Amino acid sequence: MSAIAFDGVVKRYGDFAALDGVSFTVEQGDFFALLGPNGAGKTTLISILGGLARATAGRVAVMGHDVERDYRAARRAVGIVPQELVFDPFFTVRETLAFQSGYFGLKRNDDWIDEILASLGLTNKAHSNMRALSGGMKRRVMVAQALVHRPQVIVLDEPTAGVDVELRQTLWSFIRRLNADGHTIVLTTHYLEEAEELCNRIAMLKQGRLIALEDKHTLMKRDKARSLFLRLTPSRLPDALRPLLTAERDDGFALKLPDASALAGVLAALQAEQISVRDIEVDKPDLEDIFVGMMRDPAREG
Ligand SMILES: Nc1ncnc2c1ncn2[C@@H]1O[C@H](COP(=O)(O)OP(=O)(O)OP(=O)(O)O)[C@@H](O)[C@H]1O
Repeated sequence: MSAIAFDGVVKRYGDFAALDGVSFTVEQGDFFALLGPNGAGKTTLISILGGLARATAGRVAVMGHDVERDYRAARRAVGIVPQELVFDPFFTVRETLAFQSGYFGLKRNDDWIDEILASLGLTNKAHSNMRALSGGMKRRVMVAQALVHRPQVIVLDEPTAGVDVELRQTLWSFIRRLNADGHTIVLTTHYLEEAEELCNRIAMLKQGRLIALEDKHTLMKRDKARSLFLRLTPSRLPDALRPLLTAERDDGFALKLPDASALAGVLAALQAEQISVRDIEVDKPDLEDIFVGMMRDPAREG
C-alpha cells in the first residue's frame, strides 16, 4: 500500500485548471519533495489531500483511505503543516496542542506533547500565549500541531520560508528522526538545496501537471552537462573553444561541456596552441540547475 496515491486529480476554478490530471504515488518511508514554481498547484494538491478542498475529478487516498469517502481515517493518517500561520491568539502553546489532541479524541497525550515541545525547542514557551510568540516560534507550533496525533504521513508546505538557520536545523533533525522511525514525509520547498539534501524522491509540477517524478539520484544523473573553470598560461582561449565559453573573467574562463567526455577535446585544443592549464575546477549540475532546465523545457509543457 502506498502512503499517498493521487489518481487523475483535477481541480478547476471556473475555466482554469489548477490541477490538470495529476497521478503519482508516495511510498511508505519516502522523504518526498514536491517541487514547482509559484502557482504550479502544490498547495492545491496538499489541500485536497488534507480534505480542505475537493477535487473536481480524480481520487486521493492516504494509507489506503479515500480522502472523501473515508475522510476520518484519511485525516487521522496525515499531519499537514500549512504554509500560512493559523492559530487562536488567546490560547497558550500547550492549550493549542491539547485542543488539537481533543479534536482527534486523544485524551492522555501529554507525554507526546512534551516530547514534541522539547524536540522543537518550545518547552520554555509552553505557557506563552500564541499572540506573544515571534513568527518563527509560531511556525514551530504549526509543526507541533500537525504532529499531535502521531500521523503516519507528514506533509510540510514550505515550512522553512522565512525562518532562521537555527529553526531549520532543529526542524530538519526532528523530521529526519521521524522519517527514520518510519514516518513518510512530503515536503514542498523553494529551497532546492534542502530538497537535494533531505529527500529520496522528487516530483516536479508545472502548470498543474506532473512533469517529472524520479528517484533523486536518477534525476541528478540526468543532466550530464559539466561546468568547467580554467586558469590558463598564457591566459588566452583558443577560437575552437569559444562556442563552449559561458563567462570570461580576469583570472580565467568558464566553459560548459555537454558531458564529461568533452574534456579530452578541450585539453587537446589547449595543447595544440601550447597553452598550459594552471588550475581547473569542474562542477556537476545541482538540483537547481536541473529544475530550471526542466521548467524552461517546452517539451515538458505537459
Ligand atoms: N480559490 C481559488 N480560486 C481561483 N484560483 C485559485 C484558487 N486557489 C488557487 N488558485 C490558483 O491555482 C493555481 C495553483 O495555486 P497553488 O497555491 O496550488 O500553487 P503553488 O504551487 O502552491 O504555488 P506557491 O509556490 O506560490 O505556493 C494558481 O494559479 C492559483 O492562483
